[in-house]
Amino acid sequence: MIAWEDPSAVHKRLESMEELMKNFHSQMEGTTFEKKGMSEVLELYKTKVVELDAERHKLNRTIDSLQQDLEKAGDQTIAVQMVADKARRDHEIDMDDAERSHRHNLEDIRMSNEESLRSEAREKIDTLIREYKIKIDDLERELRRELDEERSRRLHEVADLTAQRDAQLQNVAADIGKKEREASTVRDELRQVEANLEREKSFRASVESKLSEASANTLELEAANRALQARITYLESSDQERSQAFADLHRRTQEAIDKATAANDKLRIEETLRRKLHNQVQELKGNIRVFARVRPALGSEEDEAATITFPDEAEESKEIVVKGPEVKNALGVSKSQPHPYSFDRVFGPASDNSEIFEEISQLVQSALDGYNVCIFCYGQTGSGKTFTMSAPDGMIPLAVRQIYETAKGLEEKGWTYRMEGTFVEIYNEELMDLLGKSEDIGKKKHEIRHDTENKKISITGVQKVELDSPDRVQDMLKKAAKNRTVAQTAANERSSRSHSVFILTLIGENSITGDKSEGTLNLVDLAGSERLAHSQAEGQRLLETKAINKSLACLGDVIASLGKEGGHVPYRNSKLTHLLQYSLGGNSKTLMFVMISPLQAHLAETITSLKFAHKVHNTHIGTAKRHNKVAH
Ligand SMILES: Nc1ncnc2c1ncn2[C@@H]1O[C@H](COP(=O)(O)OP(=O)(O)OP(=O)(O)O)[C@@H](O)[C@H]1O
Repeated sequence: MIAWEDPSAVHKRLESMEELMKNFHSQMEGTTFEKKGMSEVLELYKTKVVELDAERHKLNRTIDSLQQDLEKAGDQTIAVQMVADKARRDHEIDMDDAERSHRHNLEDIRMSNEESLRSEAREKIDTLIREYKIKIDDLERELRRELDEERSRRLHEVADLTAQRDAQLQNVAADIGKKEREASTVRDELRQVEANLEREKSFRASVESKLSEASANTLELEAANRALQARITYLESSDQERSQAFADLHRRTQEAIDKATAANDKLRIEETLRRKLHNQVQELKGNIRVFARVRPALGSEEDEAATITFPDEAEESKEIVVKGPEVKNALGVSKSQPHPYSFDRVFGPASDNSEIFEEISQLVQSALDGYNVCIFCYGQTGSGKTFTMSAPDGMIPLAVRQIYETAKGLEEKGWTYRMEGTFVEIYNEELMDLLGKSEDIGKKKHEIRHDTENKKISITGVQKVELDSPDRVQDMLKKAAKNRTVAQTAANERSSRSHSVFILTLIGENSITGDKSEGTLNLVDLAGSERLAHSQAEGQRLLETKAINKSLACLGDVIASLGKEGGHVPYRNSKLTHLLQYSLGGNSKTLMFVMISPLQAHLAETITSLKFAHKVHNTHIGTAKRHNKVAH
């Protein structure tokens, strides 16, 4: 069954459909209009295409005609090129023909000229030969004349020179005669000095015998005095009858006392005289002395021995000759130069320490008498410095023993001595106390102080050892050796790379005369004197070697300056010379040992050491002054 819709809804739907139809119509009208416009544009484009087609046909025709023109022009170019090639070939053929005919012409001309030139040259050469022959003859004549002149001039000169040489020879002979006379005068003077020395020695011996006689007298008088005192006591306890005898004895006692006082005075004067004479003898020997000592080859040493001789060994023992290294001369022959040196004394390998001490004991006596004394050991490593200084029979123990014994002997003449020892090491320009605590080695700093008024040095913070018996010396040396070992562990082989200085201060006082004296004995074991070039040192070793060389050079400079009167003495340039300032020079006595190794391998160092020592030996140092506090 059909359901009928609401008529108002149908009406509404119809209205909307009408509306839609209207819209559709208006759209259709717009589209028709657009289509018309588009058709017009299309028509316009079609006409344009027809026009362009006509234009293209026209252009194609133009291109065809141009193509034809181009082909024609190409044909013409080829024709022209062919004509040009032919012309060039023809020209080349013409050029070849011309050149060939020119060459033929030239050949003809040269052939005709050559003959005439040759004959012309031959003539010229002949003329030149004739001219030169004339010139050569002239020159020959001239040269012969000049040669004759020169020969006669030279003959004159030779005659003159011969005359001059004869005159000079005469002068030299006269000089030699003069020098020989001077030498014999010097020899006479030397003999005189030796005679004086002998006289002084015998005088000293007589003074010493008088001294012992006087001390015996004193003892005798003292004994008599004591006997008399006992007698007085006895007499005093007796009755009046003995009073006369008592007065008598009293007088005689007084006389004995007077005699004892006179003997003591005499004793004092003679002791003063002995000291004066002893010093004069030392001065006559020179205030700086140099001894050379050659050590023996050791059992462990297998190296070749150097040739070292002692020409005057049997008499004075002052000379040493070392055979230098072999040097090839211009002819290739090897030769070696002898190097002779002379010193105050030379000790060969057979000498022992006690023999050496005999020579220096006089200087040790001078230190007791109030002088400053310095004894050095110089030489390369292993040459025997420490053996000479510090061995049980070395200079240090023997010196202290002698001082101790002499001081004991002087006690009866009123002298009492105090001995103080200081032992320091100088390593790389730093001071170490060898008698201090081991743990302080290398840590504690020490300074050198100078008392310019009393001419004394002191070192801050060092241990001083009272040497009241000879045995204390061995203890002290042991301690120093131990401390050196401690230091050595820190810097390998250090003992040979440092200087050791043993300073013995001797303070004396005379209870009879009131005299006081203060002398210093410095015993110095110098560091090895190896040369820088030979040591092949590097790093720390190089620094050490430089420091050693510098301080040894400073020592040489100080000694050289002391030899020149009045000049500046550079003590401050090294710790060693600064420390020894008051023991080197005018107011002191110096002895240097130059130690020599006997081995050929050490020859270069040996010669360097001997040269250094020889320079020192040639230095004259001024008169020594005694450090006494009371003038005589
Ligand atoms: N006169 C001598 N007689 C016997 N042996 C010696 C003599 N001189 C040195 N010697 C020995 O030679 C060796 C080297 O000597 P020493 O140590 O004294 O030399 P040095 O010059 O002090 O060396 P360094 O510079 O290294 O300290 C040591 O074994 C020592 O005992």
